[in-house]
Amino acid sequence: MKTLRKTKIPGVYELINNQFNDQRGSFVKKFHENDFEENGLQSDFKEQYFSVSKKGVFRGFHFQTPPEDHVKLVYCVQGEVLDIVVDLRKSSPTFGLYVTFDLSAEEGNSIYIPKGCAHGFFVKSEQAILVYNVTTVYSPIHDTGIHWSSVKVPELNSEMIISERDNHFDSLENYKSPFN
Ligand SMILES: Cc1cn([C@H]2C[C@H](O)[C@@H](COP(=O)(O)OP(=O)(O)O[C@H]3O[C@@H](C)C(=O)[C@@H](O)[C@H]3O)O2)c(=O)[nH]c1=O
Repeated sequence: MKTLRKTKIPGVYELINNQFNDQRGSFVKKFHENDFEENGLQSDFKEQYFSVSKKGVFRGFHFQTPPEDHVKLVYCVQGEVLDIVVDLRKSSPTFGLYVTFDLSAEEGNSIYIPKGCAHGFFVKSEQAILVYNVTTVYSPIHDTGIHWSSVKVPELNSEMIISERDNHFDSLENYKSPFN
């Protein structure tokens, strides 16, 4: 990892990776266990998955509740998204606040999201592929979210392509956060 950038939300980091370009294309390493441990980041990932989304899609804001809550490492291997993390930890100085990132394959950056934060993204390119690494496996009964419109991100609007489930989440104000 080249740089670990702090954000205004404690525990949320933007990771900048070395990217090697040559006549064939490029090479980027996204995870190195010792590097994560030396920087105090959790590295015990249990599952990895990716999604492919069209321009104008919004997915989120998602998280898993305790005891199946997890750390998430997210990066884009095709296209460009506006990535958003919302702090749901009641005792955090940034409870209820969000941070945004331009996450792209070209930039080669990654976002480290601690337990207790919700995650979502809006697709800006024709197509975007997002890869996730998580420290607990998928648990449908703990997998939930908050409604996109309750997090006042100016770039989000009702024209977005969004799932039925995402459109029926509680608002941030009404959601009783289980995170401390
Ligand atoms: C997340 C997940 C979904 N699924 C299933 C459930 C459903 O039928 C289908 C699509 O699920 P979703 O609509 O939740 O997919 P998606 O909206 O892409 O969910 C993702 O959103 C972003 C914002 C995140 O942060 C991710 O952690 C994840 O929650 O895949 C799994 O089988 N395993 C999984 O780990």
